[in-house]
Amino acid sequence: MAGKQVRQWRSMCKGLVLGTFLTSCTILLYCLSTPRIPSSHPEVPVPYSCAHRPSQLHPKPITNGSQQTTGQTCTPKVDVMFMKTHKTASSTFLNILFRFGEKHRLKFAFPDSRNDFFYPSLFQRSQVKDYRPGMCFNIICNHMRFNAPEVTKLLPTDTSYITILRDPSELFESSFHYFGRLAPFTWKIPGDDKLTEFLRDPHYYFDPDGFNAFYLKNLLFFDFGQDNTLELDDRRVEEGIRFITDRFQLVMLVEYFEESLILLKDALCWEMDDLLFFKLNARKGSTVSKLTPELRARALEWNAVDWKLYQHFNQTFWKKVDGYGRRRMAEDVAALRRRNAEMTSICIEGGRAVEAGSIQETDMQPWQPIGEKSIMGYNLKKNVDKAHRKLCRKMLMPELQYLTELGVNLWITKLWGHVRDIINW
Ligand SMILES: Nc1ncnc2c1ncn2[C@@H]1O[C@H](COP(=O)(O)OS(=O)(=O)O)[C@@H](OP(=O)(O)O)[C@H]1O
Repeated sequence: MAGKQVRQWRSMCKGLVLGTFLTSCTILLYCLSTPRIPSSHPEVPVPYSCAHRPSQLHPKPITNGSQQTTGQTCTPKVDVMFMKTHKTASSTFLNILFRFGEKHRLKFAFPDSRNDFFYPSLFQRSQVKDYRPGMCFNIICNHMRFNAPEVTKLLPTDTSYITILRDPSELFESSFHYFGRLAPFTWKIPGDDKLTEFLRDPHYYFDPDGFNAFYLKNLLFFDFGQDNTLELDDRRVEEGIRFITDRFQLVMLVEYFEESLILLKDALCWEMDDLLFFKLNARKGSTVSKLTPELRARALEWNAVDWKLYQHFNQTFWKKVDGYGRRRMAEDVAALRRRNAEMTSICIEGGRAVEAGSIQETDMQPWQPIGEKSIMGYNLKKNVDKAHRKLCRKMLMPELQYLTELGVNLWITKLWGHVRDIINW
């Protein structure tokens, strides 16, 4: 009996030592690979646009509220800055951008060695893969902490700035599930329902200086490069919102994802087929905490700055929809849903997302949060006709695999994945 216990202890210690060693190695490599940021890059003007073959961007007729052509034309906009906020359907939108970029052979400003721009540090253009001053990029869309002066120096002046927001209570719930374990101060929260316990007394559990604390308070405001710990009446909150209003032409809303895409199509002169999507990065139902009205109110109070930000852009969103025409919007959303439903029946085995354990191809396995297998993915239908095979595959492909296909070397992300596999985390 004693011998068995000693063996158990020994194997636990071995696991711990190995885990600590591998994690330290990964963290060290992570730090070593952070690009050295030169104090100043020479200012070379960014070319107007670097669309691969602008002559191939055919003008398309503009339609009005009654779907009649107005006699005018527009040319698709290909220069896009997408501020990829966290837990906001941003991976679904990224997939749309990847396909659009491939279709027009556009140049992406990608990160190097991992799938974000060294988040949560502020974006620096030197973090862009193969960056040289004066280089020309069309699209930047990976996770970053927004830093306007650096982004502006990277992209053409008439780039369209797009982003997406989500109801902060839902976002907080999603972020708590996905990133909670990465913030050590959550480890001390007792009980099984840690979210409810945290929201019972967030000030007690939250440590503003704690590692990864930003994931659990006003994450949207933080992603935009702002201070997420401000009090609601701090003038910097208003200033931050004004700054985002001035910088971003379109602020989409997760709750009205299709409507957002139609506004995008209108603003950027894209085609309906550019908007096709399948919902990516969704959790299985059993891991989603249903927020009672009381918990929702607490989550909004805790994320009051994000709530103010969201309410502001909810208002401007509906003004844009009014400008577009409510009826016209309803018709276009219905048309997009029809096309997506067609694609679902063409591409997806069983017509729906499945849990990680039921995904057959490794290429279709999404990245999972620590200690969980909660993110769902898809199986590609076996007999997709040749005309749709490529498109289906790309529409279903998770972010990391698609990035690899687009030529991004994700060695740090992959190494971290291997370490997690070994220590079974
Ligand atoms: N089309 C569409 N409509 C509504 N909601 C959607 C859509 N696509 C993705 N999702 C939900 O977005 C959450 C994942 O967001 P992200 O892809 O931005 O996550 S990440 O930050 O890149 O990890 C994740 O939310 P949770 O399931 O609540 O975690 C997804 O379910």
